[in-house]
Amino acid sequence: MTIKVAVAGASGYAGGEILRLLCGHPRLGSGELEIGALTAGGNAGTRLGEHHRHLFPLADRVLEETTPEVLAGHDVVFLGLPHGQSAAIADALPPSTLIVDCGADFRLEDPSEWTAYYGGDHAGTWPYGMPELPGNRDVIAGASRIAVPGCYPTVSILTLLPALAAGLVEPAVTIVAMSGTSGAGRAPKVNLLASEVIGSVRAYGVGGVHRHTPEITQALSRAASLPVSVSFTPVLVPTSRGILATCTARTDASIDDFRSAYEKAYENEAFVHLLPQGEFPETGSVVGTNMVSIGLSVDERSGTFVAVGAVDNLTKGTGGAAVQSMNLALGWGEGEGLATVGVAP
Ligand SMILES: NC(=O)C1=CN([C@@H]2O[C@H](COP(=O)(O)OP(=O)(O)OC[C@H]3O[C@@H](n4cnc5c(N)ncnc54)[C@H](OP(=O)(O)O)[C@@H]3O)[C@@H](O)[C@H]2O)C=CC1
Ligand SMILES: CC(=O)N[C@@H](CCC(=O)OP(=O)(O)O)C(=O)O
Repeated sequence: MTIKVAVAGASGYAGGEILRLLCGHPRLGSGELEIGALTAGGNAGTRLGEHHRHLFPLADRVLEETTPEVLAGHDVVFLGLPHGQSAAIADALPPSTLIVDCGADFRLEDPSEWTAYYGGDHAGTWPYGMPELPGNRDVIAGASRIAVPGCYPTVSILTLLPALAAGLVEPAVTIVAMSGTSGAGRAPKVNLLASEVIGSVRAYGVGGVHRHTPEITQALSRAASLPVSVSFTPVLVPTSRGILATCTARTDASIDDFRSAYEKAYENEAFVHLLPQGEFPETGSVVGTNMVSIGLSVDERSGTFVAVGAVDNLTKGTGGAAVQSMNLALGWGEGEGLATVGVAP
């Protein structure tokens, strides 16, 4: 059987990353996967190659309008659209279509949190596309609707999860995460011009107002089985891909306690790499991979647990998690088409 896949928002960064990964997917080569409709908004009617010059095999594909009619007839539909656009499309497609949404619309469980951070009505809640969360792999495997996590939540949750699940830190965490500009999408914005970004680093969404705060809180509170308070500060840095998150919490546990909790939690996780003691990650090592790389420390003088995580926001932070979730939901090998080896220097 051939699985036919459509990508809505194919001219954007998330859609482009999904296509990059699908082009290298082994099921494409074996004929079990076919890339069908590629859609966009204002760029409908143009060639994909105008937008993603690295997607050579698909360069001459013409982008279509993003409508339920164009997306109908596919087994899998990836949505790489701005927030708020997914529900109308999902409602118009049959329940049997596997929809993998890179937007935030279906990530949150609490409607009041949605309204507080995004405004408007909550569309609903879909299975969260992070297989590494305890028990979540089976949920994704049986799903036909999947909400891909946000990029900052991906690295923040996986960097802190074992510490909270094992009760090794107080349930109050601080995350300061630096992101490259691709995290903000491809649409032109003055604050993302090279002249505004190069040679400068700036915090934004300061003071608990960033919309990823409730998403991180939701996952970490579930892991800890009690409410966790999250202070999250994003920082924009002059690079394209990658997020480096420094996560801290009060502790009286030892580094050995943390290492055994993290080793146990992640011993079978192909996409989480725990660095040896004394080593800390960098974004350069994860670019293009589906990996989250984590380093651990305990600052004994201040009683602080310090964990540093790195992720490629477009791969494990979006497109990679989307493909990983698709693989699981289709019963394919979870890691098919996903790199665990980066590009360096
Ligand atoms: N960038 C990242 O690191 C991450 C992104 N995401 C999420 O993925 C989604 C896409 O983000 P990203 O790729 O960065 O954004 P981009 O701005 O790069 O791409 C947006 C895509 O949506 C299309 N689009 C915009 N408006 C409409 C519309 N009204 N109707 C149909 N299509 C439309 C655009 O088409 P056109 O070119 O024609 O305008 C483009 O293909 C968002 O929900 C984002 O939050 C999630 C995690 C990380
Ligand atoms: C650098 C930058 O601007 N990053 C984006 C996060 C992108 C992402 O993961 O988010 P969603 O899928 O939730 O939109 C931001 O802070 O809004």
